[in-house]
Amino acid sequence: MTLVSRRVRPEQWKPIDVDALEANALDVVRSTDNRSVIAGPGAGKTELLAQRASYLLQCGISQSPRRILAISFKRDAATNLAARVKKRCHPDLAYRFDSLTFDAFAKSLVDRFGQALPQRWRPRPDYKVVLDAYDRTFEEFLRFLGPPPTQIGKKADIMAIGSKEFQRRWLFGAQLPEGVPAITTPAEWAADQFWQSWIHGPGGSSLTFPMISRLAGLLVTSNPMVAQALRLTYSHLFMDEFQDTTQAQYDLARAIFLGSDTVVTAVGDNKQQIMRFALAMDDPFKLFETEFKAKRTPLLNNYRSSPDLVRIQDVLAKALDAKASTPVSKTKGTVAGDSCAVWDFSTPAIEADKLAEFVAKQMVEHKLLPRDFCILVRQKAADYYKKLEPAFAKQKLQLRNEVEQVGEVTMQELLVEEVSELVIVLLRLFTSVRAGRHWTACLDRMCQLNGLAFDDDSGRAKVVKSLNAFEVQFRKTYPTPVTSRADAIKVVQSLVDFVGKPNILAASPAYRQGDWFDKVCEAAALHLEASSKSASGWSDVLDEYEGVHAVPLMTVHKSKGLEYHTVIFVGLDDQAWWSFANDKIEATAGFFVAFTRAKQRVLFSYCAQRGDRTKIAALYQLLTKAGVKTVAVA
Ligand SMILES: Nc1ncnc2c1ncn2[C@@H]1O[C@H](COP(=O)(O)OP(=O)(O)OP(=O)(O)O)[C@@H](O)[C@H]1O
Repeated sequence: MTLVSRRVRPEQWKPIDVDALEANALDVVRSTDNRSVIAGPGAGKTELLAQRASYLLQCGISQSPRRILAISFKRDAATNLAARVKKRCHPDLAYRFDSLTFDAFAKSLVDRFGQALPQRWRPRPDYKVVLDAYDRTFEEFLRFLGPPPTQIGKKADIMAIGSKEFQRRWLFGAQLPEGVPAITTPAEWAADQFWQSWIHGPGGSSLTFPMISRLAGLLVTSNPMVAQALRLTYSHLFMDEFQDTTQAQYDLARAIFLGSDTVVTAVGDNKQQIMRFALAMDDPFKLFETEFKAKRTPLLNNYRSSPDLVRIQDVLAKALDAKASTPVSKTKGTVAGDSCAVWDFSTPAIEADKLAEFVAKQMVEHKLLPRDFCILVRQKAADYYKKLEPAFAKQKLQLRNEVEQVGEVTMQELLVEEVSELVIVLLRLFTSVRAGRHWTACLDRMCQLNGLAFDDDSGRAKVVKSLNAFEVQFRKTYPTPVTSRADAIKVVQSLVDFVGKPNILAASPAYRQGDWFDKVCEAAALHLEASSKSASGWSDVLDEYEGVHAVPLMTVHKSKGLEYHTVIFVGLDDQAWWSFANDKIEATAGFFVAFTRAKQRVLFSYCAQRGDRTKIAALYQLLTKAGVKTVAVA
């Protein structure tokens, strides 16, 4: 594809890389007002944002120096969206597309302007980000908190506050005031104690991402210049997976953009709301449509799944929303036999063997690759991995737990981190015999990191020279893969030094504060060491690092936004879905997300030894209603 930097006239603009967009999608792409797009799985919501970015940039509707801000919920979704825009737009245009997660956006504001917060809300610049603050953390805080002043209440009042309610309503439910908050109830008092002890703790400031969102909101409302600067910077705002927006995130977006000329497009699917446990709002679309006067535009197609899968999805969708429209599949079914079934097994060992055998056979029959499959589980991925991995190995297939921790980062997170991507792209260049395509990728990346304009020929020539010189050196020092952790650390360090840490920090705001950069470098080195263990050459190491030849195993939550030819959900039982009764809607939405990742086939596997299926009978009833059969396999 040739990338054109010249301006395209709006009436001449055509969707790129897809044959066509449905009429409503095209309408949103060209829209000049705020829009909400609520559409089912595979409707092309993310694709629509990528097309809209191309349209706005190529037609000069988002005019330089203004930019487009795209906010996603997952790091890989943000990276994926940016990659689609980069692939389709000339670099002169694509650099004006900022795609990041909500957390990263809020954090970048706190990092840049946090010292302008009022003293009682001002974290220390070296604040620590706490990623593992769960319900228990808040429960314990309340338990160990002393009694409130007598005029406010008693310790028993504090103990009566539930952890979820404490977070959702009292800690993060409303914007922070500039001064001292009005404290008349025990819950308000406890919330203030929490904020103050975490911001001004004896060991420094500790912040969770919900806290960072609220602090970002406060700094925007207390410093109108910050909001003004952001409004001027961004001509357009996109919000993907909008159904999972928390109140704090919504309030931040509203504080910055409501009433401005920034045009906002929010896309999502209420039926895929699986982040209620992480404080997602009840119905963010409704509020957005009212406050931003956004027009709702539905999408009617499904570009991902076969007609048969879309028919079953429709039954599940209607259980979540009786008014959900029935989408039209735009994909052909390619598998013979049932595209969905529940497979019953007598033991987990037999189950593992049969599933691995099935994957191996399907790969041959349909000419599929390991990454066309995905093994999904509800939780405890490591336990399932342990049981399934030997069976896959027997079939000469590699299974990989994508949610495994590598140091302090999960594998899935690591692979989309800037440092890790740089390590891979550079190592591919420095260790391949024919490195043509890696060469262009490296050169573009290096020029971008050095802040060079696309037409800066002398700057590019210098980068070429330094790449060549470093490559010679690298090949001499590391003709074969690393054999120790010390070497893996040295390799990562030398690549970071070559690119220049300041360049990396400048391109990735998340690395500028705290120790995230060090943690990612450490994880990259650990993963490089592990990937080198059984590899015979650098190419194998890098394939192993990226999991090119591995069947991924992950949890439903981590599968959001992804798609596979075949999805095998292991463990459709009460034990895996132990919390089903607590929140049936969220659990059914999780089930829906898992189901809708598949393009052609979904298998559910059940083994009575692992648990009953009475508490989740409702899920089985839905499958039965959709005509899905249960088969006793072995
Ligand atoms: N107009 C189109 N023509 C052909 N393919 C398309 C079109 N729009 C999207 N697709 C493809 O359909 C698949 C689903 O698209 P996308 O991921 O954008 O859907 P989504 O609505 O964001 O899905 P989900 O909510 O399930 O994550 C992708 O493979 C995408 O490339």
